[in-house]
This record gives sequence, C-alpha cells and structure tokens, in this order.
Amino acid sequence: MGVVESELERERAVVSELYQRLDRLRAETEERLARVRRDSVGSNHQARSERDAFARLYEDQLTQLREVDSRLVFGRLLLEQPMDGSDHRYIGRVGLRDEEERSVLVDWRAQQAGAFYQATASEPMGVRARRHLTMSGRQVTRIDDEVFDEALLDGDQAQEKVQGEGALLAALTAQRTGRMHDIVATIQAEQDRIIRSDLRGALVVQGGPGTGKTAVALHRAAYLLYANRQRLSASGVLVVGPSTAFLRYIEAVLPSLGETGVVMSTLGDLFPGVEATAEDAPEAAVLKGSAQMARLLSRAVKSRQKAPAEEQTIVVDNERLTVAPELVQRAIAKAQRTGKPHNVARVTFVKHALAELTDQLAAQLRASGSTIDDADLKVLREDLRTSYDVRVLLNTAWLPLTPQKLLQDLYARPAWLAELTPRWSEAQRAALLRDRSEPFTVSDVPLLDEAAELLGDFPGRPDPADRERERQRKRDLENARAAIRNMGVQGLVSAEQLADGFAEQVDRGTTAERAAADRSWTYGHVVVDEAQELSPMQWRVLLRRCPMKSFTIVGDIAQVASAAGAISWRDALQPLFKDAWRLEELTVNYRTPAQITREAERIAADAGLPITPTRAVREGEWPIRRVAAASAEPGALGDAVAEAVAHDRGIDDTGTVAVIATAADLSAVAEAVAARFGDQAGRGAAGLTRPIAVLTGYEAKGLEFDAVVLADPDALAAESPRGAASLYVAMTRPTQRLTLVAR
Ligand SMILES: Nc1ncnc2c1ncn2[C@@H]1O[C@H](COP(=O)(O)OP(=O)(O)OP(=O)(O)O)[C@@H](O)[C@H]1O
Repeated sequence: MGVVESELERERAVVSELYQRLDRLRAETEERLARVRRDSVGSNHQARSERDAFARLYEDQLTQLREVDSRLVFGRLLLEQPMDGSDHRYIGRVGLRDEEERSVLVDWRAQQAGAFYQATASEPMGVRARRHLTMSGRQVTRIDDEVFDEALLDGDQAQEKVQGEGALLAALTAQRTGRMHDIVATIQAEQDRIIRSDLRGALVVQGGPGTGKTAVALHRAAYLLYANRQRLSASGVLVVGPSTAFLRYIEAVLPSLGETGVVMSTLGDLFPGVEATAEDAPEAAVLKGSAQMARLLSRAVKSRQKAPAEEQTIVVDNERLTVAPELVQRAIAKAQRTGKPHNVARVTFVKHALAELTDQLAAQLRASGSTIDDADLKVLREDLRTSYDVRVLLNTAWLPLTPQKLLQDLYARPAWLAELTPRWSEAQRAALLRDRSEPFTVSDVPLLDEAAELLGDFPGRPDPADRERERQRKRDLENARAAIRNMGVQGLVSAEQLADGFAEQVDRGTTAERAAADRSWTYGHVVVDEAQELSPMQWRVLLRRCPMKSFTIVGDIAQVASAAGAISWRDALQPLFKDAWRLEELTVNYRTPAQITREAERIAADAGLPITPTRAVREGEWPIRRVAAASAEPGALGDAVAEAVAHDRGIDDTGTVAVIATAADLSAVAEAVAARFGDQAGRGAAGLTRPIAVLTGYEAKGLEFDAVVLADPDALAAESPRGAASLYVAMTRPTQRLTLVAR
C-alpha cells in the first residue's frame, strides 16, 4: 500500500469514529427530547414554558446535527506542539467532544480552527501541515496536503502526499446545481479575515464578480452567530438579497452550516404584509429612492394635521356650538409638540380638543342659566366624544392613517402632491402619479416603512399587561445601556432604540418567525448582498432594522444596475454610518475562467464602468463562442439562442445553463427555448431548479451557472442607463462556458 492509500485508510478510521460520535449524540438528544415531551408538568405555567424551552433547544440541536451530516469533517491540522495528547486537530462543521469531554472535532469557527485558513509556509502558526479531506457521503475519498514543515518533505514517499490546492480547484470546477454550497472546507485566507472580522460597525466587502462576496457574507453570518451566540440568537440576523431567485440560490448555505435562525428577505418583502415584486420605471425608482421622499412623507403627514379654514358649527345635546379654527389649531399644536408619531399624537390632539370643547359647551350652557358641576362636565365630555359631528370635526383635522392609505393618497391625488412639492418639476410629480388599485412596487416598500414610522401604531385600549411591559421595558433599558457600553457604540445608538429590539421577545415562535412578521423588530446583525443597488430610502429601512449599526455590506460598485443605486461606497455609507464603517476588498475571481473574465472586464472598462479587475484562479477550457441570429426578428434570435443552448448541451448535458435576455426579447427567447427543451427549461426563479433557466439581466444578479448563453449582448448593454453593468454581470455568471448570440 502506498503512502496515500495508508493515509486514506487512517483517515477513514478517524472519520468513522467521528460519525459514531455524531450518531451517539444524535441518539442521546432524541432520547432527551422524547423524555421532555413525555414529562407531565401539570398546569404550572412556569414549568410548562421551561419544558417547551428545553424541547425547542433539543429540536434545534437535532436539526443542527442532521444538517452537518454530509461533510461533517473536512480538514486536519498537524500541530508542532501536541495538545490534549494529540498532535492532530480535526476541523469540521461543528465541534464534537468524546465521552471524556476531550475535543475530537473543532468547529471551523472556533479560534483553534483559525490556522486551518490562515497558516502559510512563511507563517505556519504552529502548524506543520494542513490536510483537506474530500468526502462522498460519510466516506473519505481523497486527501490533499499542504506541508509547511520541510522536515516532513524528506524522503521520496512523502513527496507523493503534497497536492497543494487540489481541494479548492476541485470545488471550483465542480458542476453547479442551481444552489450555492458552503465553502467551509476551502475558505481562503483573505476571505477568512473578513469572515472573522469584529461584529461592530459596518463592514463593506467590495470585490469584482465571483470573488466570493456572497459566500463570505454568509459564512460571516454563521461565524458571528457562533461567536456572539447569546446576543444574536435573541435578536437574530437578517440577510437581504436582490430577488427571490437569489434567496433561493443561497438559502441552503446557512442551514448546511447548522444555522437556521436567520431571516432572509428581498427588499420588496421588508414591510410585513406587502410582497412587492413590481419595479417602477427608472425615473420613478430614482425619485422614490431619494432621501427627499422622507421629507415629502413627513410634510404629507403634517398636512394631514390641519385645522379647518372657517368656523364650524356642530350640534351636541341639541346645543349648537360654533367651533373656532383656533381651538382646533391649539389642540394640533399641543399634539405636535409631543413629537410622537401621527396616530399616537392624535390621542393628545383628541384629548385637548375635547377638553376645550367641553369648557366651551359648559360655558354656553351656564350662560343660558344651567348649573354645571364636575359630574356634569364628565357627562358633557362623553357626549362630545361620542357625537357624530365632533367625530367628523376631529377626524377631518387629524385622521388616523395607515401607511398604505397615506401613500396611495399621495400617488392618486395630484393636487395634494403639487401642494406638498412646490419646488418639484411637473415631470417629477408625474413620475409618482398612479391609480390606487395598482400594487405597491419594490421602491414603495421603504416609503411604506418610512410612513409607518411617521404614523406609528393605532393606540389600542389600555391593557392590563401594559404595566408588566413597562417593568420589562425598564429592565430592557438597563440591559441595552450595558450592551452599548460593551460594544463601544456610545453615541451611535440610544438605549431606547436598542431596547425596542428586546421588546416582546418573550412571545412564542422562533426568533426568525417573530422577526420576519414584525416591522419594528431590530436585528443584532444585518447582511446586505448586492448592496450597491440600494437607494438612500432602502438604507433608511435597514438602519431602522438594526440600530446597533452592525452590518456586513457586500457588493460591487461596477455592477450597479438599478438607476437608484450607489456610485461610491463613501457617498452611500458615510452619511449613514459616519466613520463606523470599514472597507475590505476581495480580488481573486473563483467563479469565471480567465478568458471570459478578461473579455467581460475589457468591455466593461470600455463602457467606463469603475471595475475592480480580478485575478481568475483558472484559465478555463472553452474560449467564448460567438454566433449570430439569421435575422433581427425576435423569433430568429430565439431560434439562434435555442440552437446555442443545444450546442452547449452537446458539450455537457448534465450541468446548468442560463439564457439571459433583455425584457423585450424575453418571451420570444423563452418560447423558443421551451419549444426545444420542454420541461428541461424554466422561466425566472422557477428555472433555477431546472437545467436551463431563462432570466433577465437583473434576475441573473448574484447567480452562477456552468454555462451562459447571452441573447443579443448589444441590446442588453443598451437596455437601460446602466445597461453596460447588466452586460458585465451577465458575462460573469458562467463557471465554464459563455456563448454570445448577436442579432
Ligand atoms: N474559498 C472558496 N472555496 C470554494 N469556492 C469558492 C471560494 N470562494 C468563492 N467560491 C465560489 O466562487 C463562486 C462565486 O462566489 P460568490 O457568488 O460568493 O461571488 P460574488 O463575489 O458574490 O459574485 P458576484 O458579485 O458576481 O455576485 C461561488 O460558487 C463560490 O462558492
């Protein structure tokens, strides 16, 4: 048996023991769960909720143990100094201990695993050699060694062991499945530094296409959840991506790392109750995304707090009352001075107006000879409160509003909009005009959220639970102050803002479920992918979701496709984070072969895009293929595209292909592809579970495929003001082959 064979045997034995340990742990946890469920705890509330908490804990542990089953272990360090009696340290998806509580497998996120990603020949970090284990199911199929200690290289046989970067290249050339996989086994040093970077503040990861930004961001989320378990398991982590297709592409990564408590959302879903997918025309999207919308909404709300222009006559208890506009104005001013949101401050307004109306009515009755004592005053006030006329008067001056109603009114009432926007151009106003029945767009979501903030909740009736809530609030505030001190973020966030995030966390449901349904939920950390696309208004929503301002922001300025997106990180982030943000760059392209990358970068640079050139890790086997349609007709383009896909399937019919076309050509292209490939092909997000996906440039953002066929690249570049960026994105999606179909 050669060295490799005997080493493989050795590793198989170790790995098999680790799996035995995993199976035993799983059986024990199942047993505990069954016991907890069996336990009868009577009707004592405390005991019941404790039992439920344990049951949930065991369920979570079981889910985690199941998820990590494939590739439980993927690495081994050979140490200079033995620790715990062993000079080996195995690295895996979770940490495991044996029955004597000795560590047998180190979680990849633990500090002791750092060297697995960081050690180099010049800085070996106490490591003599690093070994990658490639698994198939529970079997070790291959080992790759990197040796840092030259003494190990002595002798001919040992040379055989050195295979350098085999594991990475194997991962990179592996066929794509339409789902992103975790990269724990092959995280590179520059990526690892970002993943393990401190939780505090905003970390921006800038990098060209395929440099692993998304992968790094997701692994960072998993790392932060591990390293800050206590803080983040209660508040949760939010991951925001550009589209449902993208979220579907990445959704399996965190669960495969044993992390399930993460909320994933598109920008269109951030406002609970609204699922926006429609996009506005570029001019409307830019306008709606700009910070001036916040000011407009604030003016809009204020303009709905308005005293009548003239005296109003109302009838209460058969008594005619003439109400001066000033009375209503005084009540409005009092309420506005509270600084509270519209619906909450309305309580003050109503209270004040009713008090003055009561005085006025009493004075009028007294003048006509009645005697009015305190008890009568109470009755009068109640009569006023329930009177139809008074309700109309008060509602006209200060109507309770929902965010949806406010926004619909704003879009559907041109005269009101014009009144609120004296300095806007006609064209700007026209861009907002819309019928009430039209669905909300993705750009409306931040406006709804902003409006919800300005309007506040409808105050309900006083609730006996309020007092307990108040006590809890006091405790939350104390905790929040302590957390702010610990995190060193004094001045960036107030204890009140932070405590808002603690509120109601005693309710049922997992953190993720509760967080997703609650607009006022504040997360412990937010990951934003494709962040270059975000408008100032979208940033405002995200900052409200995380007042601690702990963010991982990944994107590529050169890939900005939306008209409202950012031009530079500094411009986008400085106003929001002041100096509490830092920039890291990734430069190695792990996805796209060099020959394709070079061409994509050349075209992008010619179009004036501020690209970050990347260094592709491999050259690739296939040159870019160029074909032309028989004519400019959409049908002819569709046929040529279908032909190009067929040609690519001829090279490899087991991988994934994306067909990317402009919105204008999409249906003709999709039809031609469907006619030829039937169920093999699918449109949009649905296509991602099929071998062939037909997508727009925007839908393809962040995704990758074995092969890409671009329908009419010139049209893609001309499709929108940022078309060159769309083309750049589209050209950098393939891991193997690119075909350009000209018309
Ligand atoms: N260290 C690594 N080991 C293995 N695969 C990696 C590594 N880093 C990145 N990859 C792979 O490279 C591909 C590109 O990564 P990712 O999608 O995160 O890039 P990106 O920078 O977000 O790209 P884009 O800007 O184009 O969306 C993915 O398949 C990812 O799994």
